[in-house]
Amino acid sequence: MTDTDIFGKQVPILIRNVSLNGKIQEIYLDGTGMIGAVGEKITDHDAEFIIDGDGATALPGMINMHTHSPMGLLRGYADDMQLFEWLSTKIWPTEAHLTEDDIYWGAKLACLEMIRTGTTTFNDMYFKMESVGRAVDEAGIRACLSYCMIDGGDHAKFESEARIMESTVKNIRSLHNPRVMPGVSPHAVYTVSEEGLAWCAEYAKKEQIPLHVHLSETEQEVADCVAAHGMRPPAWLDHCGVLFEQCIAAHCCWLDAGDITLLAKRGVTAVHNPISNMKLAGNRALPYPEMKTAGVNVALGTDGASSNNALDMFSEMKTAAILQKFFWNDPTVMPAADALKIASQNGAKALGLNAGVIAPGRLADLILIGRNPLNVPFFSTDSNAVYATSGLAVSTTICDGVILMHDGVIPGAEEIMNKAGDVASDLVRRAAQA
Ligand SMILES: CSC[C@H]1O[C@@H](n2cnc3c(O)ncnc32)[C@H](O)[C@@H]1O
Ligand SMILES: [Zn+2]
Repeated sequence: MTDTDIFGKQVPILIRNVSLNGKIQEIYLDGTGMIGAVGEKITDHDAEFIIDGDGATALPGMINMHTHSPMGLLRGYADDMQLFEWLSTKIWPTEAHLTEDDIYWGAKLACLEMIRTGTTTFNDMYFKMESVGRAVDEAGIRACLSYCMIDGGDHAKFESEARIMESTVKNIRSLHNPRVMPGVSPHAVYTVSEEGLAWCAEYAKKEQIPLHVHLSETEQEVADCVAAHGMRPPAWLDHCGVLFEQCIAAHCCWLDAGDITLLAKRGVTAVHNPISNMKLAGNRALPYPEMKTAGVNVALGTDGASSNNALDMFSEMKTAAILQKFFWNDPTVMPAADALKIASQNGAKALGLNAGVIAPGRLADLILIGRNPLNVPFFSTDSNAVYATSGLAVSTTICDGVILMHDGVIPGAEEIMNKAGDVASDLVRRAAQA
């Protein structure tokens, strides 16, 4: 095979001379999307392509557990604002002009950025998700895609949103691509009615698919929920049936001890989004030490690229680890190994994926970090990955046993960047004229 032949094909691959957990190893991908073997010397293989890692570090692909992929079109469009003002004066009026084509190119850009920075799976919540599904299908990455229900307490709106949710799940399934999975997303307790929340919970359970929701992102959200329902947001979601094992709750900043006990009891996954929370000045970090002690599955996400403003899980890991230390005034909180685990294994667990670890029998979703100054000296894989490395140091990204990026090259990248830039400018121009 020549170098250009390696992209986009699920064939047996042998990766030689990579550092895995501090040891030089070989990794064999069996050509069916799985890791076939890991060892010092693999002789029994039928590899059609051999990658010489040249001492690169192998890591599981990052799993971004909370994002809104098309929002990259609004990267840098509105910054330095309070969450509600940002949403109501800038984001929502512009989103009202989004077309299916805009969303497709926004998602293409997000997939490109994630592949470039070492993410192989993402959990997404937005609108017109069939367009996102098409982009994910083409990009070769893995994703759980949910239509975001917002009914504002209006029954007629709830009915129409529920029908869109059902058709989105059906349409995503009709792609017949196991990499592209459907989910369900009621936006938050302050934008979705009791009937909307209860319907989403029942529907997700019936379809056995994940439910993805924003939870306790701001102090205001908690105060408003208590005023409206006499309960804090987790108790209100529980009252509506939303807290169950496939529930993935993003942010989880303003939680008290009772909230944490409830999330642990229900088996909910909580997603830490430290950069978005700090940028929007939420004034609280997800209470990681208490959640870890309580046994809550904590995962990691970037949120959308308009509030982050990137989808780089390496930046997110470093920020998560140092924010937790700073916030709790304790440098032992969230060691590097924990940061890597919440960015990989814990997300895989929440989505029911056999991924997040490089071992035989696991999905062949992995990345290589090529030799670069940030990786020298090499005392600790975890430390270098979390505290020193940037996503742009990722040299090779493999998802489902298919090479999506090699030596920093992603076929078609230039066209996607050009087109997404044009689409974003046109969107903002249309919104300004309205
Ligand atoms: C999430 S898609 C639906 C809706 O949510 C908006 N949104 C983006 N970021 C956030 C955030 O941090 N909290 C709450 N809502 C958010 C997005 O613009 C879409 O309109
Ligand atoms: Zn969000």
